[in-house]
Amino acid sequence: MLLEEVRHYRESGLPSRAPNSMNNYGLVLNEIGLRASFTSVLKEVLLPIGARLFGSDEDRVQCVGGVDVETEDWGGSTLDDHHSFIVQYRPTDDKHLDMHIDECDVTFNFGVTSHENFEGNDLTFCGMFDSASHRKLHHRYKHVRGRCVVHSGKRRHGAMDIEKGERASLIMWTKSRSFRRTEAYRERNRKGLTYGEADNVCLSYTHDPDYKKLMPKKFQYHMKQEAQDAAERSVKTEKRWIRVCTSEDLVEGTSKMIELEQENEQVAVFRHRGELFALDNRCAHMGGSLCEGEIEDIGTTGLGASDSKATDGMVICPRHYMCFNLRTGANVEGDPMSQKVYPVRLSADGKDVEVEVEMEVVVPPLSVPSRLPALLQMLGSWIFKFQQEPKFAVAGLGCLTFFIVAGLHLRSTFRDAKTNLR
Ligand SMILES: O=C(O)CCC(=O)C(=O)O
Ligand code: FES
Ligand SMILES: [Fe+2]
Repeated sequence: MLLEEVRHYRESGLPSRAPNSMNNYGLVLNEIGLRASFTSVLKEVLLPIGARLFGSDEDRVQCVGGVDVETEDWGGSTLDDHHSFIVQYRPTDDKHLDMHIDECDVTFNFGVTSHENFEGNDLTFCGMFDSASHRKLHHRYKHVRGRCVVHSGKRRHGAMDIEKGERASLIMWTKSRSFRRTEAYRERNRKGLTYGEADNVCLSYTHDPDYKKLMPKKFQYHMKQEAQDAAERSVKTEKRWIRVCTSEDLVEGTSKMIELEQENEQVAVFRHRGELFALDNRCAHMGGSLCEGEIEDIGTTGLGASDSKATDGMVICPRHYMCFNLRTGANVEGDPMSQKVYPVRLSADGKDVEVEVEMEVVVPPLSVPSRLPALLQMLGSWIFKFQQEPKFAVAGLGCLTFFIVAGLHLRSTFRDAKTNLR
């Protein structure tokens, strides 16, 4: 019924937003008039479950069905807000979901398609975001219709490629507003990720700065198949200036972003006090998108951090509010997590903003058409030499005749061999 409703809404042509920053082919149920219904579901049905699994020490169970439960308090006793949406996957649309943590405290994930309707697309769970095992495989799960997976939003997870068919899930990201105001919560969120050991399945191409270093090249994910094919053919990189936007579009105090699919990079450009700056768009903390952050003067806030000036600009990550110096990429509060800085300039005609990035260079396969200009040039120089030096020409013609005769001979031998084989 829910999927029917989603289909009707789509067919109506009314506006819809992507349910999260990584899944485009889904629908936010809160925005199609279903918020109140899901608020009742949260209060009446899910809250007691949230309390047992991720609630306060008094509410939390120690064991479910004879199995020890080692969960922590993530505000499950006071869940009072939700973002509810449908995610859908098909081999031709959103194929998978990159590793991530959710923008919530407790996630309820209901399977709504029968497992016979799709292949692949397992949910993969890794460690808790603030633990050393953050990028180690914890559990794999195949969705079952009518079953709900309840997990802390702060556990790294993702969905593998779907091979066949179609899968949909109803996701409820739930939050506790009172829990989020506690100092303990803020402190936990300030801790950055540990980029320690990693299992390949737990690596994220959008959130891990060391993704390209750790993931073998042939397994690196590329957002488009053409980019994947090109990456397999590319053998080297070179620095190139690329256009991000027009200078006119980058007004004072704003930012624009460019995504380099083949390189798996995102670069954000900023204009502050008339000057241009460029940083890695993905926050070193947990991958927040810096081009959506506010830009301010550092003022006296960050003067403790090395090499900061009061007039330098900083961008405030919209996720957990870490601030980065636009000029140096340094964390304004002195934290070692910093952002990569890119060279940035206006194009020669002053119309465009350009950044310098290390691009993968595609080496075309050696084919006769691509070598034709070089062959013609060689032939040209032979003819020239023929006019200049008849002796060379005689030797050259001798060689040419030899190659032609040898070639014809080889061809006929090859044809004879083929005939004998038949
Ligand atoms: O594909 C799924 O079931 C997981 C979706 C998910 O993790 C999310 O939307 O945050
Ligand atoms: S993602 Fe946490 S501060 Fe940026
Ligand atoms: Fe998620």
